[in-house]
Amino acid sequence: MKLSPLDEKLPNFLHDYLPIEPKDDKVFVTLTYAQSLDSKISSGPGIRTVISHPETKTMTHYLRYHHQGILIGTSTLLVDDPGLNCKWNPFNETTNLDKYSPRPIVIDMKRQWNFKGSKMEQLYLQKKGKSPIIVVNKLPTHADQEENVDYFVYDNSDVIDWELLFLNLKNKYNIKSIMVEGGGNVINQLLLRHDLVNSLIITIGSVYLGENGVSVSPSSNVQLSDVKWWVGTTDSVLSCRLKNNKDSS
Ligand SMILES: NC(=O)C1=CN([C@@H]2O[C@H](COP(=O)(O)OP(=O)(O)OC[C@H]3O[C@@H](n4cnc5c(N)ncnc54)[C@H](O)[C@@H]3O)[C@@H](O)[C@H]2O)C=CC1
Ligand SMILES: Nc1nc(O)c(N)c(N[C@@H]2O[C@H](COP(=O)(O)O)[C@@H](O)[C@H]2O)n1
Repeated sequence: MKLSPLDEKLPNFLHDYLPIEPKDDKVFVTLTYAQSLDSKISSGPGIRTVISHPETKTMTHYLRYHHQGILIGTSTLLVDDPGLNCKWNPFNETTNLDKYSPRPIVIDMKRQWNFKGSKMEQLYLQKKGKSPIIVVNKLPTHADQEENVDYFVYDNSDVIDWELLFLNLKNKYNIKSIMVEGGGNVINQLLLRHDLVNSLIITIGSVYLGENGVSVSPSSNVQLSDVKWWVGTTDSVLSCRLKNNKDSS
C-alpha cells in the first residue's frame, strides 16, 4: 500500500528527537506508539487495531527510516504479524526498501513465532525489509533453527535487562539506534527508564477504544520534558523526553 505524503512540518518537528546527530556512543532509543484518547494501543489483547491516520502512519515510516533497529514484544509479534519495514525514503523509491528499513528485533524467548510464512519473511524475500534478530533464552537445536534469521541468545535470565540487551545489540550487530514500537507491556517497562530512552514520540488518535483495550499506563509517575506538539487532521503527535524523577521538584 502506498503511503500518504509526509507532512512538510514533521521533519523539523521531529529533528531533535531523532538519532540524526547522536551526542554519545550509547544506543539511541526512541519509544514510539499510537494510542487512543483513553490511552489504549489496541481495542483488546490479541486484536490488531488501526489508530493512526494515514498522515501519522507515514510519520511512523519516517521514524523507521531514521533507526537501525525496531523492537517489539512477544504479544505484538504473535498478534500483529508485523512487517516492520520502512516504506518512506527521501528518494521516493519503491523497490529495494530493505536498504532503508530497520532491522526487526523481536522478543520471542520461548520460540512461539515462526519467521517462515510471516509478513516479515515475505517482505524480506521481496527485498522490502530486513530479516529479524530473534531474542531467545536458548539457542534452538540445529533442526529447529530457521533460515535467514539471527538468534540472539539472552541467557542471563528469562527477564530481559534492557540495558544489557541494547548494549549487546550494539556490540554484536552494530545497531546504534532502536525504535521500540510496543506493545503495552514493553512500553510500560521502558517508560520508567529515563536512563535508556532518549525520546518518546506518541501519536494520539481521536478515538476511545474502551476499557477492554490494551493500556499504556506505567506502574509509577513519569514526568516529561522538552514537550512539543504537532497537530494533524485527526491525530496529534507528542514528542518529548523522559525526565529523571529525582530532578523534579
Ligand atoms: N498502537 C500501537 O502503536 C501499537 C499497538 N500494539 C498492540 O499492543 C498489543 C500487545 O501488547 P501487550 O499485550 O502489552 O504485549 P507486548 O507486545 O508488550 O509483549 C509482551 C510480552 O513480551 C515479552 N516480554 C516483554 N518484556 C520482556 C522482558 N523484559 N523480558 C522477557 N520477555 C519480555 C513477554 O512474553 C511479555 O508477555 C497488541 O494488541 C498490539 O496490536 C503493539 C505495538 C504498537
Ligand atoms: N504507528 C502505529 N499506529 C497504529 O495505529 C498501529 N496499530 C501501530 N502498530 C505498530 O505497527 C506494527 C505494524 O507494522 P507494519 O505495518 O506491519 O509494518 C505493529 O506491530 C505495531 O508495532 N503503529
